[in-house]
Amino acid sequence: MNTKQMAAEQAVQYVQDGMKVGLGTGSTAYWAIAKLGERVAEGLRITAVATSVASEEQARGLGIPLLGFGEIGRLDLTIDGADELNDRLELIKGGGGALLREKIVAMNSDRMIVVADESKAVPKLGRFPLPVEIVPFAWEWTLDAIRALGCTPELRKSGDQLYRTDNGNYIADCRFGEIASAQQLADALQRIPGVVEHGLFIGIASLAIIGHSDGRIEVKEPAV
Ligand SMILES: O=C(CO)[C@H](O)[C@H](O)COP(=O)(O)O
Repeated sequence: MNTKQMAAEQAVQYVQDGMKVGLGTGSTAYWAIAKLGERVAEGLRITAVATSVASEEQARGLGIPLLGFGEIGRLDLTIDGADELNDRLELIKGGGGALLREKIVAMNSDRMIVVADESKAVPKLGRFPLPVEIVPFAWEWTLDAIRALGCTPELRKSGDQLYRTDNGNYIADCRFGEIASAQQLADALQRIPGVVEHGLFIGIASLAIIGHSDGRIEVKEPAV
């Protein structure tokens, strides 16, 4: 079993009968959805919403009951991956392009568990370029405004084309280097018209489950 799978399967143990569950996106969340599918096949009764078309298709294929947002109400738990996490459980997300849906789902959940392999745990955020979802209209100006915050933004590509999120937007991958204050940067990004959402998740994850290559599974609460 790989380290992502170890972490993801451990997180699924927190899912109890009757829960409403948010399904994350990416190669770690994939394993959580796979394990949930197994448990549903064994009789676990849950309902779920997905954070991406890919996760929705995986869940549907496994027989995990999916509901609309108007039907399900507030979620009990979301399990999702991250590109980076620090000791305070501040995250960078969006490597898979699903950050907007992931943030909406996580913030409508009582609890978010982040699952990751050990490579994602860092002392300071910022080695991974911060994904920022922007509207295509006047993207050049939006990129200028992001650049003025002190990074080199690059529009994500998919082959020869500009990458489009499930919401039809662009992603700017922004190299800030070490991020001194995630909150200050989040506030500044949010003030730019044209920015739909950014990949900084602050005060959202309440538990991290990290798989280590020596076989250990680390369970971490946010440091204060
Ligand atoms: O934020 C995400 C997708 O938007 C993913 O959770 C993040 O990119 C981690 O992916 P992986 O588990 O494949 O390493």
